Amino acid sequence: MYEKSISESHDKQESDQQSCYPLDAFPSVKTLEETSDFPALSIPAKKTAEARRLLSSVLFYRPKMKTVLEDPEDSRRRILLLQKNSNKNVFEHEVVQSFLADTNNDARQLVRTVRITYDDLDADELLRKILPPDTKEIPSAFETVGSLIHINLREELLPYKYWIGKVLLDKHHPRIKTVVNKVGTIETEYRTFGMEVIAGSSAKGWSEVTVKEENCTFQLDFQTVYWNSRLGGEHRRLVNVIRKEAKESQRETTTVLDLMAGVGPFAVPLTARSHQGNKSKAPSHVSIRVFANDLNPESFRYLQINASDNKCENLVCYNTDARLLVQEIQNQIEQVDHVIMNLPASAPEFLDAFRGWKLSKCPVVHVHCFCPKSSESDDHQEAILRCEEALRCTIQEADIHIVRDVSPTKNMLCVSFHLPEAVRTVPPLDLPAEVTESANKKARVE
Ligand SMILES: C[S@@+](CC[C@H](N)C(=O)[O-])C[C@H]1O[C@@H](n2cnc3c(N)ncnc32)[C@H](O)[C@@H]1O
Repeated sequence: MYEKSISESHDKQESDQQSCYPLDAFPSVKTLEETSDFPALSIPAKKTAEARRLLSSVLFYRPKMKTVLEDPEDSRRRILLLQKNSNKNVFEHEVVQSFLADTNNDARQLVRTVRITYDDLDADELLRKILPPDTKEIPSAFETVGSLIHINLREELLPYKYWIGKVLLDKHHPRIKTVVNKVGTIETEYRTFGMEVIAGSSAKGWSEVTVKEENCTFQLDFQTVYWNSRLGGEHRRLVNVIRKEAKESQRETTTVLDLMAGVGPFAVPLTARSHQGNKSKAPSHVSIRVFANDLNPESFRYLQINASDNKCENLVCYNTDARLLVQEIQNQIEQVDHVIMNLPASAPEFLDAFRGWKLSKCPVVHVHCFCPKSSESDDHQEAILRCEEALRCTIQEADIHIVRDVSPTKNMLCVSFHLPEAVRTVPPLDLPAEVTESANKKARVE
């Protein structure tokens, strides 16, 4: 019956690429069950613990399923299920042979039929059963954002999107409440993207989630602001680089400018009260203040909420254009020690705002950008050249950190360097009127 429904489905797919198989056509859970014969040993019940220990390398194991069963023929005995290996008879395995010899033939070899139900199968196994047999990549890899699973289905799998959503939701419930699929390829200025709910709750507020990172909690709306759980390692790394430098510098206060701060994954941990007293990370005498900015009004709103929820001290939030803030901040404060620019598609070009830098100290700038893998052999010169072109001067020395492998041809990098002194003499950028006139809201979080 299942075979039939799947082959009918494939015919249907050919006739109408746009159609999706509805949930009520999902194969019945009975058809997805497996019944399989497993090698097993019947042993005296009192030897169970010892047998489990000695045979651990060959025992059948599947989460939620029992490895040791009652023996229906003798209540004083137990049945131990063993791994099924089509190439090798497990009874001939040396640990089984040695166990059999030690028990003076008190253990009996047998075969036990086991039913593996929908509940026992994992998402990958179920997807292999419901998707066409020639599916190249089973979509069991996904990203989670709080209570959401986010996937990016390839075109040929779109007809099965509700089925895939159901499996992922069933297997990750109750932690996961909604499964979304990315729609379209266009990313906005605020780095958000279209998405559709393919399983679970789509009630009002479904995309408002809470995520944890670096002992801080972040509230965000995944539909209106940028968040990428894969950047957790980079957030931690750079926060620690800045904390370490702040500690070693012996400065009373270290000032950080986070120009494209999103909802605060760098700015919040750097200033959260919970981190200020944490001796292993930032001893209390190290004071860090952050000026964090994002152009997206929604990111700005969540940045303030997160600053308040995490009891951030010395965090000032802005909602303006990054270039404008670079120019204006020089009239507001005396020193900047670090600048974070995480907008990988275009952050290097934003360095033009530093031309004519006026403050007494030149900060360390951490610029995130994409770079072709082909540029790895010349030490990522392409990324450095982009920074130099925007600054209109040479960078003496840069540290390159590969953040992640974005695609077969592209890496995401963090290029860190001291803003060159020579940039002071480069004529400053004239910002277009629409940028300077843009709303420049500012809120201080006490
Ligand atoms: C890739 S996200 C990074 C956010 C955050 N730093 C993180 O690691 O999650 C880039 C952010 O830059 C913001 N952005 C885009 N253009 C901007 C501009 N001209 N000025 C300031 N922020 C901008 C977007 O709204 C987005 O939140």
